[in-house]
Amino acid sequence: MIEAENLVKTFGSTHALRGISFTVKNGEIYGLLGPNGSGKSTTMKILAGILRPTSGRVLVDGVNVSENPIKVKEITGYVPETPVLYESLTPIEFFNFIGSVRRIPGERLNEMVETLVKAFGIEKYLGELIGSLSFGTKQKVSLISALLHDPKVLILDEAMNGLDPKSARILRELLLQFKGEGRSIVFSTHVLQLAEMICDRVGVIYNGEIIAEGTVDELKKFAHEESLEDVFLKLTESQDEIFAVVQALKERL
Ligand SMILES: Nc1ncnc2c1ncn2[C@@H]1O[C@H](COP(=O)(O)OP(=O)(O)OP(=O)(O)O)[C@@H](O)[C@H]1O
Repeated sequence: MIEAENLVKTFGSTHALRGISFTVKNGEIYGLLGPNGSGKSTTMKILAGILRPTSGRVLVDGVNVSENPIKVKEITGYVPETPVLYESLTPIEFFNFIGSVRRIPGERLNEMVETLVKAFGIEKYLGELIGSLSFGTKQKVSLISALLHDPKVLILDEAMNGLDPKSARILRELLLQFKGEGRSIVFSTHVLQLAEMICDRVGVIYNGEIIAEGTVDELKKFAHEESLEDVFLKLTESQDEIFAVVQALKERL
């Protein structure tokens, strides 16, 4: 379970988060949706213990992330928006490195690597330098490395980015399986159809605040809209702007 309580984050004069609270229960996929720059990655980094909040706190299974980041990292898998990997290692060297840092027993590590490498179809890249891999393959390496220790909690920041349709479907099925096993998953995405398909609840973040939260059906009722895309555009006050921009383009082109 993840409990984010009144998270505030400032970077100099930028108010990235203005008091964000939400809970992700065991066996729940929570979608964090918001326009560029609204504060999704900042929230994810704070949840993962990569960034400290200016104020507020995060509890993962009751453990305060700022007070005990190591304990939280033991049960958490974090996939950043952009893969952070060692470019001069091969994927297999990187997985072994992660395995030793996380003290995963050799046999278990080999088993996990074999299963996940096969699932995401990267067998032929295991001996190549990470620096030479495509963005999507790096993303798969990043995902696999976040899953090797069988985390109870998953924090996925636009994790489907760059994945081909087959791998995206595999990840989707994997997340639904994890949910069934009682794990907690926070998932940020700009792909609203995907959020509609897999999220039990979503939070819409705008200018560092959660402006609406609920199941997709609840949000549709609340906003009197038929699709999550229309709900999102209405809540983030984008509908009128889009109309004006499209009109201006039509007149000029
Ligand atoms: N390290 C930093 N230093 C200064 N400002 C930052 C830093 N990280 C984030 N910000 C600012 O905080 C705000 C929120 O950024 P954040 O990356 O969380 O948005 P986001 O919702 O993830 O955006 P995107 O959809 O584009 O990935 C933005 O104004 C951003 O410029």
